[in-house]
Amino acid sequence: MKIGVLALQGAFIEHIQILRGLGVEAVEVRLPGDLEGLDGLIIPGGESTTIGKLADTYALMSPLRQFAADKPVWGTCAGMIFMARELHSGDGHRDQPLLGVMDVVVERNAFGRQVDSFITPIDVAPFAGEPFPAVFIRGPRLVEAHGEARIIARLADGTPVAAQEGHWLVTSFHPELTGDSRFHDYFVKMIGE
Ligand SMILES: NC(=O)CC[C@H](N)C(=O)O
Repeated sequence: MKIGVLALQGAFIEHIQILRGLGVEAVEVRLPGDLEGLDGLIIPGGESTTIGKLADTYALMSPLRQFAADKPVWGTCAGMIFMARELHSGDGHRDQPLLGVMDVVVERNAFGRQVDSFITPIDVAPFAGEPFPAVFIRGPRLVEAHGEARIIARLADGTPVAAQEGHWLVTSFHPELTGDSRFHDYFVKMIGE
């Protein structure tokens, strides 16, 4: 199995390290040709406006959409924004490039600024009862999930923070910044299915 991590900007190295720690081959993706032969793709956290602009510049938008049509893709934080069909933004910026594959509406920067970053244990449906340490850094909130998209994790106050739609996964938070590899394991299993 070979998993790519979109390496235009943001926390891609951390994802690669966790995947390699799990014994999975992991490579950086910067150009359309890098998608060849991959079984899945992670779109990391960072700055979704920058990731979108660079994806446009490197002619990656259409190859990424084609890849996502039949291969598993997981977006963390900025990656979740990039994968969403619709975006709400407190600062009025809505015209950034989005892949727009997953049937969710997200709101950028829904948990405050960088200084408001926090870590909190959350319940994740597929992890049956064992809380996951979720790291939030200017993360987005899931506003709505439509069609086949279902919420798989919520904060204690009920705010939805992770969703799955078939072979697509999105998380508002950063599993690659914890020592807990259960989300990466879960994505590897999604690819195997
Ligand atoms: N940690 C992150 O990925 C932050 C996401 C960033 N606030 C954005 O809007 O893209």
